[in-house]
Amino acid sequence: MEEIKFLTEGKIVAGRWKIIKKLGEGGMGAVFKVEDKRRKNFMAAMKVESDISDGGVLKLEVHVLKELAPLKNVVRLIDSGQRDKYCFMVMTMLGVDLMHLKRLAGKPFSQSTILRIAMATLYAIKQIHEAGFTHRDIKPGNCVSGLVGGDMRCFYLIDYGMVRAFIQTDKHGTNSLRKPREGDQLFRGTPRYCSLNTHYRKEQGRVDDLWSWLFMLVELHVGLPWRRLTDEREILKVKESTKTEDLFRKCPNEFRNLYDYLNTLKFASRPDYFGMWSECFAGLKRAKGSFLDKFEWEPEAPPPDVQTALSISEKDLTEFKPTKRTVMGKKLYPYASAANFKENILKM
Ligand SMILES: Nc1ncnc2c1ncn2[C@@H]1O[C@H](COP(=O)(O)OP(=O)(O)OP(=O)(O)O)[C@@H](O)[C@H]1O
Repeated sequence: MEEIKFLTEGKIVAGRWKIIKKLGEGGMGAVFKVEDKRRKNFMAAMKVESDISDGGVLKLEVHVLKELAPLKNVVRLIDSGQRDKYCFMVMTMLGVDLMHLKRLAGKPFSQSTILRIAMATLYAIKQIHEAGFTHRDIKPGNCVSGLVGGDMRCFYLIDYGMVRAFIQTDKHGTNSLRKPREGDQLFRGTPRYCSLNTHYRKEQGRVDDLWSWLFMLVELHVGLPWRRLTDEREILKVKESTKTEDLFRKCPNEFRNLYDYLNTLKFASRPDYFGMWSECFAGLKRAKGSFLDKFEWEPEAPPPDVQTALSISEKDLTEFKPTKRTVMGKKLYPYASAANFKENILKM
């Protein structure tokens, strides 16, 4: 990756965004905390890509954020543009990713914590699927908490550099599912978290994001058996040979049910997000957990005003419209019925 040296503290981008500090660096550029000169104390995150010779990946990220815009609880695109030497996009400033929160906690996550993380991140994944994209790189480092108040307990997906649309729209505006490409695909994702299908170089669908989600949860809770390996082929060998009961040892029983459910899904299947959410919620109740429990990384339980913001409302649940038959077998929320953005199309 080419280091971005020309953007230093205090520099103004596009006459508006003042660089405060570098937040992180990734494979394709860097992310900075910036301040809006037009709005006092308004901070945002600016992702910059210096390699713009072949169009770059940032263009794709901008496109995805535009498509996500009508949806709730997603990263907002605030500005984007191109300069001589780089492209940039400005988005909602977020907090801390799950890998850092795990380190901050300094002790294992309780069942209450991991099940609430499961529900929050499932929601974030559902939102990108709702917009018609598979993310293809679900991992703790790409699940980031909000910045302030109750939002610090919400999780957002970042890094849309590897997404792929699974929906296509014809000239009459009719949407349909894109056919999975045949033959070997380029590897996209992170070996530790990716599905077996991804190792086998098959086209990834929504189900593959959910496999990464489940592996991520196991890693955060008890650790994956292949966590110390780095070579993709070695990881695959251990992934293939690990017994299910070993993978989920000391995990909530519900994870095993989610595993069995994911095994029934094909590329074209619309996952039963509501059923999976309900499964996690049933686990939270079984573990006598609550949405108000303190997370291990929090110094103390959040104040009552923040707690109110945390409890999931009926309105939130309607986002998880169940399919006709709840495949996970439980209909805990019969009132989840509101029609949703692109919902009908994505049901296929
Ligand atoms: N909206 C945001 N708010 C706060 N921090 C962010 C935001 N977006 C990204 N970051 C920080 O910048 C880092 C790099 O971001 P991102 O993963 O999008 O870049 P990338 O170049 O694609 O990285 P990678 O190669 O690691 O996948 C993140 O790990 C995170 O710490």
